[in-house]
Amino acid sequence: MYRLYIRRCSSTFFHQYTAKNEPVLEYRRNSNELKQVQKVLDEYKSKVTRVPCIIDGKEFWTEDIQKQVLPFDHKHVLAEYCYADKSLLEKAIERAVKNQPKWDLMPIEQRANIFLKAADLASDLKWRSHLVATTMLGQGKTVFQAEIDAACELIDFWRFNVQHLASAMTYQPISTGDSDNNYQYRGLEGFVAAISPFNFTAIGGHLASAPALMGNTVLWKPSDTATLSNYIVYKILEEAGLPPGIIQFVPSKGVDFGKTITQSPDLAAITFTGSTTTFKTLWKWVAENLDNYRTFPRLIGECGGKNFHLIHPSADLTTVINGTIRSAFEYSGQKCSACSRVYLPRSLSNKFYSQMQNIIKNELRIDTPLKFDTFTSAVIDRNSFNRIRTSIDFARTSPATKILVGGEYDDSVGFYVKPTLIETTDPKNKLMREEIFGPVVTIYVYDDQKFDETVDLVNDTTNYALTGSIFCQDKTILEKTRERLIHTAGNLYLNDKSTGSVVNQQPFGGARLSGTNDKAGGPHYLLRFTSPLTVKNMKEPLKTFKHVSME
Ligand SMILES: NC(=O)c1ccc[n+]([C@@H]2O[C@H](COP(=O)([O-])OP(=O)(O)OC[C@H]3O[C@@H](n4cnc5c(N)ncnc54)[C@H](O)[C@@H]3O)[C@@H](O)[C@H]2O)c1
Ligand SMILES: N[C@@H](CCC=O)C(=O)O
Repeated sequence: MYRLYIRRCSSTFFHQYTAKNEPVLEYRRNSNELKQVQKVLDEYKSKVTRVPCIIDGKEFWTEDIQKQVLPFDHKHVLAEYCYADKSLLEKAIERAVKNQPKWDLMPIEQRANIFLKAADLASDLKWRSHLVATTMLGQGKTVFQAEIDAACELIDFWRFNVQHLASAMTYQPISTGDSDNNYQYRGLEGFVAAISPFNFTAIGGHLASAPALMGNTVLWKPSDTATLSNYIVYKILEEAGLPPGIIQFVPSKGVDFGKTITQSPDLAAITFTGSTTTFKTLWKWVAENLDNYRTFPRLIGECGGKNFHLIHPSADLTTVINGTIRSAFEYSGQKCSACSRVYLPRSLSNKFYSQMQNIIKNELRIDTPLKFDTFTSAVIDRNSFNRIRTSIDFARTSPATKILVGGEYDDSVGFYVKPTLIETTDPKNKLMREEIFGPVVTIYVYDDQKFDETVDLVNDTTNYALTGSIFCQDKTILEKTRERLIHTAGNLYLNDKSTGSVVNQQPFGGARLSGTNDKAGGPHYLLRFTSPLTVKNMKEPLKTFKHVSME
């Protein structure tokens, strides 16, 4: 182990490091991974875990105690945590700013090694089962959804970021006979605020750790409803050797955190993933404080979507049906990339409707994720449940919309919403424009000969541009449509569903109001968290001020 560590810290190992995507475990009956997860699930279910704020490696508690419950059984308290108040947040900022220069001076190879070690720890069943179990319980994911998120995607982020950094460092400017020129990646002066959403444990871990890898210190505000799984991520980083005070783990009320960080002169960057509305609020608060900063804070935001499936009459219907079921309803439509508007040619509509209705009514088990044949479970919390319910009620009463299947909801035990298909006769209906973030899909049926106009509709209907899919077997039309939809998505899929991006296979992020499109998991993301220094070092003394033309 020690020898491996030395090898990893070496410059050669770092510069030649090539990551591989973490294999997805299958959790078949009687498999080791399933037994282990079951054991850990039982442990967490039988207790209330206490999650502190952590600043400089020390635990802090305030009197503002919050509870994280199971979304599928909301009377069951999973964890207790406290909100950091303004003074605790200011302490976290002050310490982070003090810690940054020393951390930035640590050789990059050593910093990278900590994240590679964290990836190895997360890959091992011991920690992996905690990541998966707390994501299942706290965020209501099935075991498969928890595995691809909290284990595989997190591990991939940690490993591929190291590879991307090593590859970025291969660039050096040209040195000449007169001067040696050098290009160096520095962290940002001040601190970085990482604000993460509830729906992906991996995103939380990534938002906090990518800036840290680049020599920054970070205040990490997890989402209330992902506190426990995010705390596990923090514990893994701690065990991997992340020194105290590099990531300050500070659960807090969104508005308190947002106000406090944007009012600090030391704010160097915000890395945010969540709704477009919250990101706009943060951007405005930064603008209000612009005269108070030591630097221009970088604003990195990955936001909402209104993701489309555009189906051409030549599409393979089986692919369309399976892809739409998975994209729209896996994790109850709570992936930012989930399909929520469908453009369907009239010639395919009868078959599409009957097959979708049959699957939704007879084949999708909507239940606790602790039963392993559950397809999807409850939505995350009461706010979300109410928002989705409002959209369904709108569809029920509006003259331009009709519920085809689903539309039932029940919050008596958990926040359950049945997968719902809605048809609209108005392609610009608000259900085709606004993000709902639940298991609700709205369909607009177009006349087959109006495919061209429909492509314009896909482009013009909403300002979101996160993901989208074109299903079409005619290669010429597929290519032409893809060109016409170039700005409608940051991630465009051809004959595939709009979800399921994999780190470094489909670097992820949206355009337009879906975010700043810095592509998490891709080679350029890390560059948002560095302020490079160019050094020119003269080899010879400067003997005269005169240019040769003056002689
Ligand atoms: N584009 C992407 O990569 C991506 C990935 C995941 C989720 N999302 C989007 O995230 C949203 C769902 O996540 P959510 O419900 O957690 O989003 P959200 O905007 O409600 O919350 C995100 C985070 O911001 C915090 N927050 C809320 N108000 C704040 C404020 N005023 N100041 C500072 N922080 C504040 C929340 O507590 C949470 O930690 C959806 O819109 C989804 O599309 C996008
Ligand atoms: N990487 C995810 C999207 C993350 C947003 O929630 C996917 O493509 O399914």
